Amino acid sequence: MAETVRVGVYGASGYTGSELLRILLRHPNVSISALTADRKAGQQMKDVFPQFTGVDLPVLTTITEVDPHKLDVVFCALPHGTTQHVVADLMMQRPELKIVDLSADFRLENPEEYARWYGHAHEALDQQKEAVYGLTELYREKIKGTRLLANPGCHSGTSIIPMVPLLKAGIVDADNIVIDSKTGMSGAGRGASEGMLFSEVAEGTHAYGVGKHRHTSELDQEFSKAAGRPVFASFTPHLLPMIRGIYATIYLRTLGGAKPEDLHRVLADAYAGETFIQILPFGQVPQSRHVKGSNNCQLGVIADRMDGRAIVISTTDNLMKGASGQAVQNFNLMCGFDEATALAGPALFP
Ligand SMILES: NC(=O)C1=CN([C@@H]2O[C@H](COP(=O)(O)OP(=O)(O)OC[C@H]3O[C@@H](n4cnc5c(N)ncnc54)[C@H](OP(=O)(O)O)[C@@H]3O)[C@@H](O)[C@H]2O)C=CC1
Ligand SMILES: CC(=O)N[C@@H](CCC(=O)OP(=O)(O)O)C(=O)O
Repeated sequence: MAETVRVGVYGASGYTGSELLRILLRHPNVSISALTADRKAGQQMKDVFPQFTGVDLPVLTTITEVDPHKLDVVFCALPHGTTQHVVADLMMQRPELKIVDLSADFRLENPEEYARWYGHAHEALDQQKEAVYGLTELYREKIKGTRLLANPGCHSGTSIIPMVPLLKAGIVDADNIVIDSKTGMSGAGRGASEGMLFSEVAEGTHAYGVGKHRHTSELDQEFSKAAGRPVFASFTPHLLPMIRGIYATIYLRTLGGAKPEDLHRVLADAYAGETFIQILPFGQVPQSRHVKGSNNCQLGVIADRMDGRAIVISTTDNLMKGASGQAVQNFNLMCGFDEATALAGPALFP
């Protein structure tokens, strides 16, 4: 691909869209050529997000005002449901375009599963068939060749990273996986809602989507592929009064006399040489604040009190490895750039 890639960010007035922009402004091969919004169309980015004051950017427009022939790549940071129509139109209008989609619309390979979890039939089935699930460390080669990339969900990606190597190694009991996943509030996006008011979220915590959160479907898909048979983990997300971060505590039973140290070894081997997956020394407990603002996923393996049990903890920043950072990592591969371009570096801490 050309040295400079013309990029459109659809949904730039949202949280993942603005995070994409923050990253892409550091990218030496990107020219920001279009930014879209819905209610905020017509406004300047600096008026929607003052952190972009002093940065020369295109005005926010509606999607229909953008000429896709003037773009090489589109990042779609739009709501589920809306996205599949936008993507289908784009791919018909301009087949050469590469699309990185941050929504859930193209993540599930089986359209029946999509209909079951999302409550309506998929309406872009042809495009769905060619989408590649974008967990970079697992699907690097497929990602390089795709023109439609389905970026994983933030809860799902954070648990898939540790669980896939463990399931492939056959070292944990696939029928006894319990995932307690916590998230910060930015995961819900910028649209105002009663449940996201400070007075409804501060000084407390609660589970949500209990027994039915739609990220369970992504876990089913990827865990089953790794294990080579159907796997149905227990997964419960919780909302914490923090802005960024996913923190998944995963309770496991080991198989064949494996010790927690063996799980640590499997993960260290699987992710040796990876820039963004960091395995902490055995027994060390990760903290979400140590990945905040970075594209890193930190993993910890801790012994439980009883033989045959282990606890794995995985943490990411939902807007980075959980969304926009992961999206740019995939974009880099799709365009032939170094995978870590504009992404490498430690967290913002303290
Ligand atoms: N937040 C997160 O941590 C993560 C989010 N995602 C996914 O990424 C996508 C974007 O999420 P997020 O940035 O949080 O969402 P936001 O609600 O913050 O932003 C949504 C964006 O889409 C635009 N938009 C809304 N409705 C329409 C429409 N009908 N037509 C065109 N544009 C529209 C909004 O424009 P306007 O503001 O002008 O109304 C805004 O730019 C979602 O699919 C989400 O599920 C994935 C992983 C993590
Ligand atoms: C706090 C909060 O509401 N978080 C969102 C997760 C957002 C995300 O990762 O992804 P997708 O919406 O793209 O699947 C949720 O649980 O639905």
